[in-house]
Amino acid sequence: MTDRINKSVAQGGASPKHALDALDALDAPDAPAAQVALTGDAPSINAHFQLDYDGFTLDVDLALPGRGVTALFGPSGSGKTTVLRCLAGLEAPSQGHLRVAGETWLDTARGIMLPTHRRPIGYVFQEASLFPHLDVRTNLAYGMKRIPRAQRRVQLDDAAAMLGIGHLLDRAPDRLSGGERQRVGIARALLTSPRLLLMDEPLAALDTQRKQEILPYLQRLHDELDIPVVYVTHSPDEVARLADHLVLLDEGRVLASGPINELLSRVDLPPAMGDDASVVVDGVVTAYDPAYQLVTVALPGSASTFRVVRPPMAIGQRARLVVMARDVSISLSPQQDGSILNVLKVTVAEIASGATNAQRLLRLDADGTPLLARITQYSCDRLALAPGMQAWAQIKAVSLLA
Ligand SMILES: Nc1ncnc2c1ncn2[C@@H]1O[C@H](COP(=O)(O)OP(=O)(O)OP(=O)(O)O)[C@@H](O)[C@H]1O
Repeated sequence: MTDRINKSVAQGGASPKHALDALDALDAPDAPAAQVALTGDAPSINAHFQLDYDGFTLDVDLALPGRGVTALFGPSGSGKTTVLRCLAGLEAPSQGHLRVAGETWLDTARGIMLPTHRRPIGYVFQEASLFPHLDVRTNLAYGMKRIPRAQRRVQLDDAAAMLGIGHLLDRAPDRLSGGERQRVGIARALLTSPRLLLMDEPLAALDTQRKQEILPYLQRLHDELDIPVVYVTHSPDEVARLADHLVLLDEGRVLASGPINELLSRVDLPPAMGDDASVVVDGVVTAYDPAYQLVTVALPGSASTFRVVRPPMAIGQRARLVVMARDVSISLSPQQDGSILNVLKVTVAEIASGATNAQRLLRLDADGTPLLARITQYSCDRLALAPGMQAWAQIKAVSLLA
């Protein structure tokens, strides 16, 4: 039994929900993880999974970038975890294929199904299941053991430093907070030198404060590691902070898939309907005014800039801005005498119904950067807004995530 648990841990732990079948799937002779040739180009992930449960059918085609974070987002029961389990080899689709970085992990037509323990993946669940009788260092070392030394891409000290757990290495797991345990679980998954990191709601079991503590570490992984991550979440905040690519799932199907800024700004998709509808804009810091603590962020390929009050940031640093639809108002002339810092010239690209009859949702084009504005239907009619019109977007608040 211990051996079976060891193998589960080598994959990054197991949630209570799926612990038993994960253990069964991992119960196979020790074998090195499959070798995947790394090329200079970002490898991509191509998949088709078809699978039937009683009352639920998963039928998805996925073409995911081999770099950055892909968020799987959708309502409860839409199939997010099932997709992750298919990627891990913990579910056997009746039909499908999976190619990761040019390597075939699944091809039902050819009878190929690489077992989980031979897939070079790290799996992070909602709660890390650490060995209670081993200290953090030994728990971490377990993840590394199955990887031959020459193939280790991540070293224990580096993973510990990246997750901020260097000072906890001699601690027993029962003396860690929930957030610390989860950081250990993530470090352990990294130490298997995965070619693909699968994270199933890794922050869901943490309270808001712990989530805020751990998010910067996940952003750091995103910035510093060249391992593609498929990340399941219900949280729009986590999507906005971490995701580069978004897959929207609904009832076992892919509703839409694409770069996050494209998908979040589509007025026909569910994220734009919610109260927290927002867009993300990736820019670069071009100036810092210490007298007013004002950071200027330029948008790529555009003359538009945003200004945000922030502690100092380095010129040239990448910065992600989040602009909520409810914080954007519209005027037909540039307001020079207001207090709002960010007033951008825009074209009204599309007008859609809002969440209620009294609201309208506008997609705006700010010199190539899409924005959303939620305004009242009354204002929309009073200004006689129509697609193609020029206007000014007044942006009351901008969050800068960097
Ligand atoms: N082993 C199983 N046998 C039968 N049905 C299952 C099994 N696992 C999942 N399902 C069903 O498949 C559907 C998709 O489940 P899944 O866990 O993938 O959804 P999800 O989007 O991850 O949901 P949540 O956000 O609530 O975790 C659900 O209807 C679920 O009840």
